Amino acid sequence: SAMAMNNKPFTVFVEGNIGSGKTTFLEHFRRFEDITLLTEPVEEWRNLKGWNLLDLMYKDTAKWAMTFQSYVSLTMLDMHRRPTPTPVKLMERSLYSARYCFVEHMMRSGTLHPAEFAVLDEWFRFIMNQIHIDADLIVYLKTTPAVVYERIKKRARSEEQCVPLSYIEELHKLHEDWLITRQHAECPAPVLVIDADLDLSQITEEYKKSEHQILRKAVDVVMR
Ligand SMILES: Cc1cc2cn([C@H]3C[C@H](O)[C@@H](CO)O3)c(=O)nc2[nH]1
Repeated sequence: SAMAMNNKPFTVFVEGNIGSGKTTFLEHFRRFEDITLLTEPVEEWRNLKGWNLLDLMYKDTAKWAMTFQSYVSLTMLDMHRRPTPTPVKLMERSLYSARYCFVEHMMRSGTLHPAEFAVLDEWFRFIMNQIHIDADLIVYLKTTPAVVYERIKKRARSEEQCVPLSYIEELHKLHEDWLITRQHAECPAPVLVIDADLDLSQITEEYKKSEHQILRKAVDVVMR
C-alpha cells in the first residue's frame, strides 16, 4: 500500500555502536514491501570523487575529522529528506547520532578544533530548527564494547583496524547518555532497546520482538 507522498512515513532510526549489527538488523526487514530501508552510505564516504574520506579520517583524524563529518552530515540529511513511497522508513543512524555521538566525541577528544565543532554545531542547530527530521521510534542495538570490538576485528573493514577499544568505549557511553539516560531533549522519540550482544543465531528472536513493535506502531500511524 503505497503511501501518499504528502504524508510523513513512520520513521525509525536504527542506532548503535560500530559493529552492533545495524546493517544485519535492517536486512531482516528487507522482506517487508511496506518498509523502505536506508542503509548508511559508507560507500559514498569511501569514494567521493575518488577520495576515501573514511580512510583519511581514520589515518589522520585531527586533519580530516571536520571534512569527514561535514560530508557524513550532508549524506545523512539527504537520507532524512528522501521521499519515501512506503508507510514505514528504517534509517541506519541519523543526524542525531552524527552530532551526539561522533562529533561530540571528536570535540571532547580534541580531534575537532573548538571552532570546527562550533561550525558543525551551527549546521546541526539550523537543520533541527528549519527541517522536520525527527523519528517516531529509535531502535537501539545495545552492545558491550568488548563484544563489538571483537566483531570489528572479525569483520576486518580495512579502515577500522586501527580503532582502539577506548574509542568504542567512549562511543558506547555517548550512545547510553543519549538513548538510555536521555540527555538530549531535542530527540524525544521512544527508544526500543535490543540486546545486540546476542550472536546471529539467537538474535532473530530479538528482531521478531522489534518487528512486532515496529509494524504495530507503523499501522497505528498509517491508520491515524
Ligand atoms: C552519522 C554518522 C555515522 C558515522 C560513522 N562513522 C564511522 C564509524 C564506522 O567506522 C564507519 C561506518 O559506520 O564510519 C563516523 O566516524 N562518523 C559517523 N557519523
